[in-house]
Amino acid sequence: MILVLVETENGAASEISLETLAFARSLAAEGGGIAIRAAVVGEVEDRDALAAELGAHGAAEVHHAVGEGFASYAGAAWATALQAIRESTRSVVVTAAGSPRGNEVLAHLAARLSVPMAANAVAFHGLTPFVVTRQVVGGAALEEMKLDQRPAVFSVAGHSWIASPVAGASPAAWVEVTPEVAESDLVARVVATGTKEVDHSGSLKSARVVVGAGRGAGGPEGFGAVAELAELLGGVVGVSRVVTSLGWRPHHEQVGQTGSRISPDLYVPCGISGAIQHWAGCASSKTILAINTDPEAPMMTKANYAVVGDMHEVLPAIVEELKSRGVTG
Ligand SMILES: Cc1cc2nc3c(=O)[nH]c(=O)nc-3n(C[C@H](O)[C@H](O)[C@H](O)COP(=O)(O)OP(=O)(O)OC[C@H]3O[C@@H](n4cnc5c(N)ncnc54)[C@H](O)[C@@H]3O)c2cc1C
Repeated sequence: MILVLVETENGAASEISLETLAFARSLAAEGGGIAIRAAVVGEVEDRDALAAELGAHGAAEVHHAVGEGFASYAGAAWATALQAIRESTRSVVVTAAGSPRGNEVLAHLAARLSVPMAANAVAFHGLTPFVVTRQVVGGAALEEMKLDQRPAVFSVAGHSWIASPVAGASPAAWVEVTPEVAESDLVARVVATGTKEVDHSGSLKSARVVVGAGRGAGGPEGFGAVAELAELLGGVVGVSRVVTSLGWRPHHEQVGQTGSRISPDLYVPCGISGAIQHWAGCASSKTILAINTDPEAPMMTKANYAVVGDMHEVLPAIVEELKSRGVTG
């Protein structure tokens, strides 16, 4: 049995939890059709809708932990719930999205079971031995990790798999469980939530398209076509540290070692040299299309596609071409 911890957002499963179910389905198929169970902790707004959604993404059952101990998020309490569900389902694999919560809960679980935990897996290779490839150094490097104890505990890096529902699948069966939560599990818990200061970098970290610009933009007025292309492609703007240090753009748009780590489907760095500190934040991009006047810039040599040219000419041309093809954003 494969157990997937599912996080919810506004009543529905989070996108990265559905991506984790896609990873689990591939693993289940490799094992000859191992059954998948989903674990959900705390309040659920619409049980039927969630059961249908998780059924479509491969879960045969949803085990829902309810009780006072789950009124607000507490990593240790969620681990208690996951441990109880794992025991009742006799799961040999326990996984979750590589989100802050997913990684925290799995780390608690692995420590309690005295098994290793692999954070941010992007692939697996065979079942015996069971080896996962995972992102390390903030996504700048990959390492292989053998998980030869059971349960195998690992999280799945965001956007490394594509969530794909199966048409006509049955809703998952709903199983309610009431695990006991110790006081000690609630010592570190969420006691209040608010929107006093919004973390704008969230959209950059999860964006599927990022159009980036560096010193080559030439100044704060050099971002018009950058922002326009980002909007047309349904993406966001990301910048180098030079840009934020010079005050051309806000810090929450910075990509890199001291900014956000991104893993979009498409990254378009324009006038960015590709210094190692910037690369550390964008190396997980699936496709990179670099635009730079210098063909030898590190970003140009590492990119999948490179356009040698002035970004102030190339970007407006791309924008015009997209508009002429009816792309409106
Ligand atoms: C501890 C530490 C942490 C750091 N953290 C980060 C970080 O998080 N993120 C980050 O980005 N950097 C970071 N840096 C800075 C990093 O080392 C580089 O200095 C920075 O990334 C360079 O920014 P850039 O590519 O915009 O500028 P440059 O290196 O100056 O490159 C500008 C590029 O634009 C090209 N260009 C110029 N004009 C045009 C034009 N008209 N059209 C097209 N191309 C043009 C040039 O050929 C060049 O390749 C960090 C540095 C340190 C020491």
